[in-house]
Amino acid sequence: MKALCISATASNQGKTILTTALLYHYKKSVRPFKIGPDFIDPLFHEKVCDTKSVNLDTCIMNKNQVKWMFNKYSNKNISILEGVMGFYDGMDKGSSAYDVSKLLDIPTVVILDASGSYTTLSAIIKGLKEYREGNTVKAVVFNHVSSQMHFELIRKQVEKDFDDIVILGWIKSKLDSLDSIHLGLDLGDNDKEKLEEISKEVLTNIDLKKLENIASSNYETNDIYPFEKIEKYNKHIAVVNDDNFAFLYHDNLEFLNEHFSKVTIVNSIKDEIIPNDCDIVFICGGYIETQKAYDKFKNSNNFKNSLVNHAKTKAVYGECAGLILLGRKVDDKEMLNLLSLDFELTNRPNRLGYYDNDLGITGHAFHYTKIITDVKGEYTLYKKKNEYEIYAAFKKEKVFGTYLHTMFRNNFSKIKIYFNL
Ligand SMILES: NC(=O)CC[C@H](N)C(=O)O
Repeated sequence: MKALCISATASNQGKTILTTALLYHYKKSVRPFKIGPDFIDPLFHEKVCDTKSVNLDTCIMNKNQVKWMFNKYSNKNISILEGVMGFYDGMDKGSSAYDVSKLLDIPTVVILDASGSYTTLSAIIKGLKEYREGNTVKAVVFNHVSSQMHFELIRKQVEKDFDDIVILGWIKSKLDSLDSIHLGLDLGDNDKEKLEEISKEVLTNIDLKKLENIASSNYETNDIYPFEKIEKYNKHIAVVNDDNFAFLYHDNLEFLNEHFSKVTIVNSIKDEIIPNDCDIVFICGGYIETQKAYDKFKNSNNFKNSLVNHAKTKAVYGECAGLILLGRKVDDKEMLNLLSLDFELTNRPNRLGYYDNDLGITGHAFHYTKIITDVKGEYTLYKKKNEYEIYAAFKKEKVFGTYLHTMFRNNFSKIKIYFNL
């Protein structure tokens, strides 16, 4: 199985540009993965190579479960895992690129910012290789290299210092193709054409044969399903998922498809309705509180009415932006008033990272809004028990919402109450 992990010494060293170029180059023959719980990078991966990206998170899932996830989804010629922050960052939670690549025995390519440096790059590589034994650092790509001569200087030094590091190549310091584009989720169809140009330019001096030769994965799997077996529900579930409600772990959707008799995706921006025969609605996280997101959806009256109607007798579960939608309002923007909650958008994250809730679930929270209504909720979220007891989940009859993003497959027996099951 061919697999590679792309990592760095920190954020903003060129991981995204290298990953993007590779994903575009391999297109339909690559499976992208993201280490950690982040939603944004996987959405971007999908835009680039038209294949769903899968999160691998060793804080939220145990080791056997993460191996299973990798095994299930690495069904393309090559798998590319994008790390998070620097290679060892997240080790305290057991969820760094180091942890995940080691667990799956996948070689790591480290991208190093080479601007104004050459010998020191060897020192950095030595540090990365020696900090923890049994790490997966196997190859390097140098970013922001000023010229072929600069690269030769670096190459000579690194070859002299290491006989077990593969130098895959370099990326020049000012990429013409990147001039007029911001690589982000707002990538439009025209910008997408630019990906071709970017990919070519980034990969000009990278040896893809060498890269393919080192790509591998050699961990031991067994056939035992490492999750609790969950019954199949003879129920129809609607998933509200579109450019606003975009935060959906790919495996969560797969899980629903496996365990419910029918799954319908509902696009609120296109004003699609919740089907009449639907039993449960799940509203994904994302954005609804910004003017741009709100404007896309504010005239979706058929959608809104159908959801309000559904909620009179049947179950609704909203996650984060889904929770906000269920509330009364966020700032002056009217929501559906299915839960008596008002929200305020602030200019810094109110929660970011891993949290546990009172049901014993470890999940991920990432939100800029906060609740300004003083009400008692269902569960609190905390980094450490008793430290920060603020309610983050709310319920009224069969309508439930929470700020916590959860992976379903390893938690379903606990969270099925969210779905009123
Ligand atoms: N994680 C999310 O769904 C984010 C919700 C919303 N955009 C907020 O910041 O509060």
